[in-house]
Amino acid sequence: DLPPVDMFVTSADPVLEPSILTVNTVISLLAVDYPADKLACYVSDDGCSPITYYSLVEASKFAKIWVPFCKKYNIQTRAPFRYFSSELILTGSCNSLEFQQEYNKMKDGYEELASKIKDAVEKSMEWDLIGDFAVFSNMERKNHPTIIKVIRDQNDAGLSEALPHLIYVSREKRPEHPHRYKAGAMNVLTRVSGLITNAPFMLNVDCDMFVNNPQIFLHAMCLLLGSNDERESGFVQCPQCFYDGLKDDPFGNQFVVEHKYMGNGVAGIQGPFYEGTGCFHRRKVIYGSCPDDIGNQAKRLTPVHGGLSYKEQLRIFGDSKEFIRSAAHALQGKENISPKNLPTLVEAAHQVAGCGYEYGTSWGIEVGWQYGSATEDILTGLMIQARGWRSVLWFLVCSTAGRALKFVVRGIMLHQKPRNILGESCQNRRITSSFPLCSSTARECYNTRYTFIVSAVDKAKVESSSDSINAAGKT
Ligand SMILES: O=c1ccn([C@@H]2O[C@H](COP(=O)(O)OP(=O)(O)O[C@H]3O[C@H](CO)[C@@H](O)[C@H](O)[C@H]3O)[C@@H](O)[C@H]2O)c(=O)[nH]1
Ligand SMILES: [Mn+2]
Repeated sequence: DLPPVDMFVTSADPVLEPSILTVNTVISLLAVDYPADKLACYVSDDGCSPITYYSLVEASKFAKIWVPFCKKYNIQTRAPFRYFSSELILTGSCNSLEFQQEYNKMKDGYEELASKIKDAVEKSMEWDLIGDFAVFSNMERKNHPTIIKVIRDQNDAGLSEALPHLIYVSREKRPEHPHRYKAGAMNVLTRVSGLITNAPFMLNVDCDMFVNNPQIFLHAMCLLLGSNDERESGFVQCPQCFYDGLKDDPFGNQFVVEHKYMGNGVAGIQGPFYEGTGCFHRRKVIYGSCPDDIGNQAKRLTPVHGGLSYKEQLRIFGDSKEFIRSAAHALQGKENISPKNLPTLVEAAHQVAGCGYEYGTSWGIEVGWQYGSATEDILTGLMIQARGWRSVLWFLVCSTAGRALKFVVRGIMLHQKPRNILGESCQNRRITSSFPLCSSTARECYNTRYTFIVSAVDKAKVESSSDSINAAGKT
């Protein structure tokens, strides 16, 4: 019996991150090979944009035909814009008249979706905010109350059109309150989903990424559940990779050094870094728990351990009785996915998405995604590893037959600059050594790994210079 998974898509700007990309990300997640009644997709919109909301409503309609099509014909690329960008190859079950008719229907459906979104974007100045969209009228992006909208409630769906829950969340923003960028958005999604579906596992995907392997959730569950000791897999990180790159990747956009040298090496020192997008987390780990067998040591590493008083729970997790109850459930590793009374839960979710909710609590400091750095992922990952968890890199993982499996999440190379691993690591090191919230154990953990990276990068440099010498010799 597969466990529930809550999926988080973060978006912040409908112009820099066009809605058509965000809906492709969401559609690829709704269509994964996993029981739909075990999945819920939460989309965070820091742009507070009616266009993003509208695009998701329309995408959810398209998903009703797209998801069954993908599953029936075992389509591998489930982000429609990528699927339709390559030529149709008619083989196997796809070589029938029936398939071709359905394919054409899907193509028309996707084109209609794309043109509706395009029209909405172009007409955005005279957007008529009535009915379902009325909540967006007079909203300022940086000054507005929380908006939560259930686009699709799994409980309403007939079996034949089983699709995951789809929930839109634009957290409260006020100019006088820091919003903490992605880390703040992730903490809100964690609490909102905790109240509504409370799945024991959570996946985050940036809004410009898509799942390119529909089996990834099954793979992740093998890694998360497959060992007798769950401390072996505190989280499972899939590396990013980019399509349509330049030949031979001259700017290093495919992160070959990071993954081949650093990734595989650091995997031997407690596992890979947490890199943000494409990572499966355990909810209870994000809530601050240590591995079970760590015993009394846990009290030194985290405020979250068995036997917390109610008062302590309120101090750590904030003043929502409903959330405290759901967090206790999650910390005991219990499952939950079928929300009983969605409207009441959504009501409670408004409180935990408020911008004043975290004051005086441990969010961003000892639990949840860590604040204080632009790279919240590194700090959050170190905190988890400092508490004794290992992590798993899901990259070229060898099956028992020794075959290499494929990457998982691909991104669009829109705003990515060429990166320098060592430079980035130095930046991370500076952040961890000066960052007051980073525990000394996390710092030690980082230093060991940093030393490794420096030597790995040196090795990669030597190899690549000898490669170019070889290449030069041949030409
Ligand atoms: O106020 C904000 C700012 C950003 N985001 C979202 O956060 C994600 C990442 O932000 P982006 O500006 O795209 O940063 P990148 O450098 O591309 O992201 C990489 O680096 C981040 C920080 O290290 C990781 O969290 C990401 O997963 C990883 O892809 C995107 O989905 C954004 O929409 C928000 O939700 N709210
Ligand atoms: Mn990005």
